[in-house]
Amino acid sequence: MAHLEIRSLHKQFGSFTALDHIELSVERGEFLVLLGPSGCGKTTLLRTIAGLERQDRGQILHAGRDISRLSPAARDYGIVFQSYALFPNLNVGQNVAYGLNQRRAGREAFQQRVDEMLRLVGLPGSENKYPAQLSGGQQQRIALARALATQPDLLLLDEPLSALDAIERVRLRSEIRQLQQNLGVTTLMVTHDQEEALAMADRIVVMKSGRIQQVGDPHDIYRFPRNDFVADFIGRSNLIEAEAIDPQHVSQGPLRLRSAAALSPGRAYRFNVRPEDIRLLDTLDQAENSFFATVDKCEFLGAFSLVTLTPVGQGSRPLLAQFSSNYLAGRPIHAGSTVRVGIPAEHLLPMPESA
Ligand SMILES: Nc1ncnc2c1ncn2[C@@H]1O[C@H](COP(=O)(O)OP(=O)(O)OP(=O)(O)O)[C@@H](O)[C@H]1O
Repeated sequence: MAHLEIRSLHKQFGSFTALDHIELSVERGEFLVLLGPSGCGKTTLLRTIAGLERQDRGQILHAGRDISRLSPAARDYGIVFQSYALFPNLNVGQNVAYGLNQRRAGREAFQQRVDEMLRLVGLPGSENKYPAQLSGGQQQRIALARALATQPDLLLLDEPLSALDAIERVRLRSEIRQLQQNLGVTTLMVTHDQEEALAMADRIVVMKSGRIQQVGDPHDIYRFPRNDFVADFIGRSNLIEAEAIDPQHVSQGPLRLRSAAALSPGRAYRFNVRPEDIRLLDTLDQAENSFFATVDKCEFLGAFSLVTLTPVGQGSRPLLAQFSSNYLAGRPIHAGSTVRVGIPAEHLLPMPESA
């Protein structure tokens, strides 16, 4: 049995369905990220696991124990919220020690544990400071230390980075991931930030309208999205709808492209082509699946440019391509240029829900 098992979990707020029969298994030591747009139910799922919301139906099993009806205090987890949620009137040491029982632990062991936790989050010696004297990132490190101080079996993180500035967010996300791996603590994190999910997760759970759309490791979710929603939500994507004209080729407007998949002639398929899958070619390059296109827009973003281009010919739809700046250096392109581009057949695979 998985370390944490969610069985057919259902939650209504009045007539609104926040969780629609969620099934999920989390392995021991895994870092699982719940990802989805605002209102998709990811926070409700985390709070239900914490016992801060009560499900209408379904079961939650943690380490083989049915915790579905237990109070939050009777469950074995530490939690970090988006807003730092430290006690402003307690100093850092007291905040970290909040969940520890001093009498049971003994004064020395108690102090040792606080010191250890502060070292762990990179803020040794800060126990006498007050939350107001700390930056947002430091406060989140203290919140993390407090959540981990009791050595919980499960760590729940509810958008822990979203209140931080961009640089601090990137720094803290790798620190959290490192810490989680060192401790081996099973972790569930909620975020709406796809980059954060890709960078941190062992597996990502993509949610929409209270339902799980896809579960997979970051690579699979990005490369092989199951449906349009996942393709669109994770990264940028071109959703190409095209009809198979023979078992290997599809047509869409002026394009006739070979797919590496086996197709049924006459059927319509949907393909997810990532902008970086579109290759910029030399004008005379006759590579398979290559065609001319007009550049509609070229947006320089530093390391790469995002280029909107429309294949030359009737009935064509614009495509979004991404070209690295190094590659573009010798080939200046701008709105109005005609370029030759190609889509390798191995990047033209039908999405499972359209196959
Ligand atoms: N206590 C509540 N009473 C009524 N509706 C609620 C309650 N809590 C959440 N909801 C509704 O349930 C839906 C899911 O909320 P939830 O907080 O889980 O979404 P989310 O995916 O975490 O999004 P966000 O990032 O915006 O918090 C939302 O439409 C929200 O308005």
